[in-house]
Amino acid sequence: MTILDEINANKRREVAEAKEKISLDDLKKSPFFSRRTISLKAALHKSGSSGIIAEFKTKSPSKGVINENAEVTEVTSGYVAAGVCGLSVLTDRNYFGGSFENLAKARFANPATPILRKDFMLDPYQVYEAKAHGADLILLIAASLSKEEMLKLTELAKELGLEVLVEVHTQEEIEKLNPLVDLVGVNNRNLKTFEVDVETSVRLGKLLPESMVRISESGLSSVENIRYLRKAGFEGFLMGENFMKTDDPAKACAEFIKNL
Ligand SMILES: O=P(O)(O)OC[C@@H](O)[C@@H](O)c1c[nH]c2ccccc12
Repeated sequence: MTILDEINANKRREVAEAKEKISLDDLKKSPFFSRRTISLKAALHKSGSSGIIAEFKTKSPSKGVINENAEVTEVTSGYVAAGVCGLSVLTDRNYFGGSFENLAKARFANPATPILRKDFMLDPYQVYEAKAHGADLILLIAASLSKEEMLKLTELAKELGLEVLVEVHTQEEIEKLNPLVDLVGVNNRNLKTFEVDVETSVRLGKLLPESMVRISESGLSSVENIRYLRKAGFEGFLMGENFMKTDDPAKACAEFIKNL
């Protein structure tokens, strides 16, 4: 059993419990549910955009505790002041130390910035949850879903006004994409072995449909990484640990963007 299998099994249990506690109708009553969402795709296409999507992540299975003291409102609003195009907020608690509270806090603090609900999405209920807690887009991990499941979740997300970022790590996973998908993220980290290789983006980037916005995810730590990936056709760069591991993630992000 890989870590991804373990996380997904745990997620299925969590979702079953959540459904017992909060009905779909209750989720739809959230004030966020009628909110107009903000497009990450449009933010990335704006002229002069930094392309940086900064993540709030306090721990991970690959790195353990990354930052115990970071406060979500302070860090995410600092990221936005630094010039990021979008935010990614982990909502998985067990493995990544995330929460819906964090997502909602990031939402309140940053009303004009697209926010990704970063979690392991397996069930349509979670798409409603994302909308109800203030997200603008969701992540679908191709390794965890069949092509049919991915299409169903994508259709639902689009119906709710959410954008969809599909994460791929292998050539076979690219086959699971469908034309409704807005953005494709190539994860440089193998979620099964935790190995990181930026060349994964370059290699798979060449095989992605032209219509989809390309994002390179994970293990990015230098301005050279970003320049190199831009040349390879990437417009978005999802960065977590490089900022979160410092005492002042927002400051680290501001310095990084200044040097781009
Ligand atoms: O902290 P990093 O190496 O900059 O990576 C950020 C992001 O790409 C990573 O957290 C991530 C990519 N795909 C995921 C899926 C689930 C949880 C987390 C992730």
